[in-house]
Amino acid sequence: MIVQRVELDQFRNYARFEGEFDPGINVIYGENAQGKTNLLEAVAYLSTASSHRARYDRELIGFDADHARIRAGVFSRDRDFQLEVRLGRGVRRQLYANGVRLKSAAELSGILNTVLFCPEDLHLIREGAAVRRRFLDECICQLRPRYAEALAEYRRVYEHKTRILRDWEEHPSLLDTLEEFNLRMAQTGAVLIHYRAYFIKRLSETAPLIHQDFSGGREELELGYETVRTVTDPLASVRTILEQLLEHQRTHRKAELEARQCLSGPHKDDLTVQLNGMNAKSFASQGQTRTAALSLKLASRELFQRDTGEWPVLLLDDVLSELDQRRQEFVLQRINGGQVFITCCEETGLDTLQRGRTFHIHGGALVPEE
Ligand SMILES: Nc1ncnc2c1ncn2[C@@H]1O[C@H](COP(=O)(O)OP(=O)(O)OP(=O)(O)O)[C@@H](O)[C@H]1O
Repeated sequence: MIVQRVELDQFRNYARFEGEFDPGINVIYGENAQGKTNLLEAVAYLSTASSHRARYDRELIGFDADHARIRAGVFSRDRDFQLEVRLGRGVRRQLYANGVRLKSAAELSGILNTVLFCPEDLHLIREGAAVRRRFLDECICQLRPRYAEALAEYRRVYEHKTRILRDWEEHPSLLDTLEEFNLRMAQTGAVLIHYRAYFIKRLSETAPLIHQDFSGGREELELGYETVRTVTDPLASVRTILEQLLEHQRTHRKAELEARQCLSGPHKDDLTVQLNGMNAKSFASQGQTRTAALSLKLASRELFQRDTGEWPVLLLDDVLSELDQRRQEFVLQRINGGQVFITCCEETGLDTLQRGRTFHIHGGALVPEE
């Protein structure tokens, strides 16, 4: 997958931008607050129709504008695509591929996939399980449509069951449907656990090797899967997992009614991360945390490439800061497959990059090369 060209109109601090990109490495450099991250955000938006840092689309529109537009020429799955995103204040965003309006964001990710690494990704190691679950869900959804369906269904059923448990005392008749929701939750939950277990198994075969290279063999990364306690082997068949989930529901029925909360199911799952045998969340340094998070992201990109034959576009925002010289060099050497956009404040120090183009950004505009 290659983003060949990007045009921005009134997107964040870009009044107008046009850039032709290299199929290899693109270095976006400039001082702080000039628009480097904004450019990566625009590229990422073309694949997910969402931003990693904006809560509302309107934040992406230039302060003085009513509309913003992102356009791009993309080469993917042996074809050329023209992608377009139109954003407007007070109106629904519109997505287009080759001039045809798309119904959903999922259609975009069928054309362009990106893996973004940004400073906020330290949360992947440091924060609670929800962040790691989101990472797993995003990765697996891109690879397995059946998983995306099961996840959507699980979330629907979970919400219904939560409402039943919250309101059953005031409306006891709600309990009549509880068993049905329990069964559907266990059925879809078993599918989620099965897929997550396989993905984590593959991630465990890939990410530790990357991390080991990163740290010059000094650090050992270990990943694990924590799910519902009664599930003895998450790699077992969906049928076996289903029985074990139903068993967990049975033993927690009274507690759920008392707590008025959903206590049983994979919505509490976690991907555990250990460094040299210790919980990374509590003990890893800033640099180690960054290295571990980056190893997870790079591993997910490699798995995507192995499954689909296509490299997702890699967007590395401010990845080099806080890494020592050796780790920096490792990152720059490791990113040798597919297209990469990497932001940094200085052009110097990137001599290891043999191929590609550099773009100097200043005040939301491309500084022309001399
Ligand atoms: N909707 C918007 N309209 C206009 N300008 C915006 C908008 N949103 C953000 N900006 C401006 O964009 C600039 C930030 O750009 P960006 O985050 O891309 O910086 P950066 O070059 O990545 O900087 P750093 O090196 O500090 O990470 C800020 O000056 C901010 O005020």
